[in-house]
Amino acid sequence: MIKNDLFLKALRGETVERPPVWMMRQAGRYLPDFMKLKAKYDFFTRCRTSELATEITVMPIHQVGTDAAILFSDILVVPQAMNIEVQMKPNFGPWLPNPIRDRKSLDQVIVPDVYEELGYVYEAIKMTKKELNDEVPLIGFAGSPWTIFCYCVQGQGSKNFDKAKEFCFTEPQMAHELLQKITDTTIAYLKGKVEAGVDAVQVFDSWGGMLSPVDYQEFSWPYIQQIIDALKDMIPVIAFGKGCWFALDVMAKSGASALGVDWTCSGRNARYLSGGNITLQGNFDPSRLFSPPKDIKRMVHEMIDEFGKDRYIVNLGHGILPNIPVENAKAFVEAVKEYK
Ligand SMILES: Cc1c2[nH]c(c1CCC(=O)O)Cc1[nH]c(c(CCC(=O)O)c1C)Cc1[nH]c(c(CCC(=O)O)c1C)Cc1[nH]c(c(C)c1CCC(=O)O)C2
Repeated sequence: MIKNDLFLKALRGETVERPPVWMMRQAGRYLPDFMKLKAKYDFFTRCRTSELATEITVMPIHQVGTDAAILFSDILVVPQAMNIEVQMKPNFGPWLPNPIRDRKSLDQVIVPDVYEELGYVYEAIKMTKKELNDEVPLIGFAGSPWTIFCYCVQGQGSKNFDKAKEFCFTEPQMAHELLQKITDTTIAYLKGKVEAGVDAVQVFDSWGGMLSPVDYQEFSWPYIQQIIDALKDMIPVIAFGKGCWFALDVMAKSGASALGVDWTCSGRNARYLSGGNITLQGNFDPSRLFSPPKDIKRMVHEMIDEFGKDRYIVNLGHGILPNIPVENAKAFVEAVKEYK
């Protein structure tokens, strides 16, 4: 049994003495000890070496005190396993030299044997679970099919993912074929993570908000729903959609245990749109961690007051930024622990 089970209680909707707290992208980025490992090993080496992934995963538990760990890895290991080349270029980000934009490249995309291609992730989970020693739960994750599709078609990060959207609107059948391959792989991948020992999974739809509410229901949501359907009886599922407040009503009926929201939607509005019963997670503006610690603490208490302490998981509205002072990240977590 897990000693600190606040996070799991909140996912089950149980009453808690205070809400749990973790931060998206808490493993890595802003921690000085992570920077040392980053200087020594390239990105996919850090992902593929169980010892390194484990060390990075547990860092924020010991150094910042979050109530849950999230495995150090990346959403882009999935397309990599699907026979799509993915590089991580320093100071640039993801780079996919052969983006999927026609029938020929689409036919080369495979639905892999996840145990063969992604076994290193499962090894890292097993090692991390041992290292965590049941202190806090471990979260596994995947990108949403739409968010993975964005990188596969665009070939790199983007402000608007225009090429990904162009492919959807000019070649909808091929787009859906690719989305389905990603979905099938992701379901198998996450089932493997559950078998390896994660305690919850989060689907990151980081670029769902690039779509109009109508297009979201065609190109993103149905695939997330397939993932939830396949996993919800095995493990709690958190669906995070950045900029997807417009879909909270549909998401609340999906069987997900919790919904992640970003800072552009107030806690009050998120409660209203999601019907008031489902656990919500979020939504501190990551840039607000630049504020002095005393302001962070006040704003965190106001945020908890607005969401309510139950059925709530304190988090940021998106990933922590790389240049946040560790002291400020600590203040964020401490504020939650001090909440009365
Ligand atoms: C869109 C997305 C990606 N990756 C991820 C998302 C969804 C969440 C979000 O929207 O932030 C998710 C992710 N990526 C990473 C994690 C591990 C856990 C954690 O950091 O808490 C998680 C959960 C490590 C990483 N993934 C990446 C790094 C930085 C590269 C490095 O360390 O060398 C890390 C620690 C690289 C990456 N990976 C990705 C980008 C755009 C980049 C470059 C920009 C950046 O630095 O974040 C794709």
